[in-house]
Amino acid sequence: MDRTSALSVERATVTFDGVTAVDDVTFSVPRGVTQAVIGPNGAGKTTLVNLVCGLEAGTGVIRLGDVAISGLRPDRRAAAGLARSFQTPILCPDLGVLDNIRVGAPRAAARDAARVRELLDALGIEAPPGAPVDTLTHRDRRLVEIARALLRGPSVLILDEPAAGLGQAEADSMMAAVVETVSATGGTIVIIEHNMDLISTWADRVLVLDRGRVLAEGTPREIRADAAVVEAYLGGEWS
Ligand SMILES: Nc1ncnc2c1ncn2[C@@H]1O[C@H](COP(=O)(O)OP(=O)(O)OP(=O)(O)O)[C@@H](O)[C@H]1O
Repeated sequence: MDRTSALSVERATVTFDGVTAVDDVTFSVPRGVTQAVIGPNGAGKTTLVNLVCGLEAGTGVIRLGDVAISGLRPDRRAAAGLARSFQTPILCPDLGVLDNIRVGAPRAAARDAARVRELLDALGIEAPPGAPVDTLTHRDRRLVEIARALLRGPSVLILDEPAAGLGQAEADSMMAAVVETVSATGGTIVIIEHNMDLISTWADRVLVLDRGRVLAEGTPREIRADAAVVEAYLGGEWS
């Protein structure tokens, strides 16, 4: 076991009715890095993340730091330090910004008004704290979901396509705020993302999946130069 890993996945496999969506995937994410997971549609990215979070059944060993979490329920994995955002932000429509950030957090965190304010500021959420979430911009909705995840003080934050629906400048400023906020606590980010510019700018490492398998792993520069990756997926996008 690699003691410097924030997250490690060993021989993960998920099968749906004969379709192997995640096929014997092994990788580890060093502490403090931003790790991207990329791959064509249907490559298995979301299924892999769901397996890590306990939302999908499968085989393999998943560790958060030194702790094996693969046998735990999703809420126990969250308590162990895993947090995530979803492709479409999931917010409580009847609650305002502050209460959406606090909802579901352990009591001590939910009561930590100073930390909540700090997250609002650090992430650059523009809406007033009491604003109903149905009045929020798409960017603020995403950031409220991320703030909720960060209030738990996770060791690993998983972001599922956080830039979807945002322009490049908005996506960049969102990532700058998230990376800075997570770095300040020594946390680690795993980001599923299609936006190559965003990955080149913000990811330290990239894992490439294709048809459920690991096709390549490396820095954005190494991935860009990998012939198998270019052929399978990237085409002209990195050139
Ligand atoms: N609940 C399910 N039941 C059956 N098949 C599924 C289910 N979820 C995913 N799959 C299949 O598993 C494979 C991987 O899907 P997954 O959504 O994980 O890929 P992805 O890389 O996240 O794709 P995208 O970029 O389109 O979000 C696909 O073939 C998909 O059709």
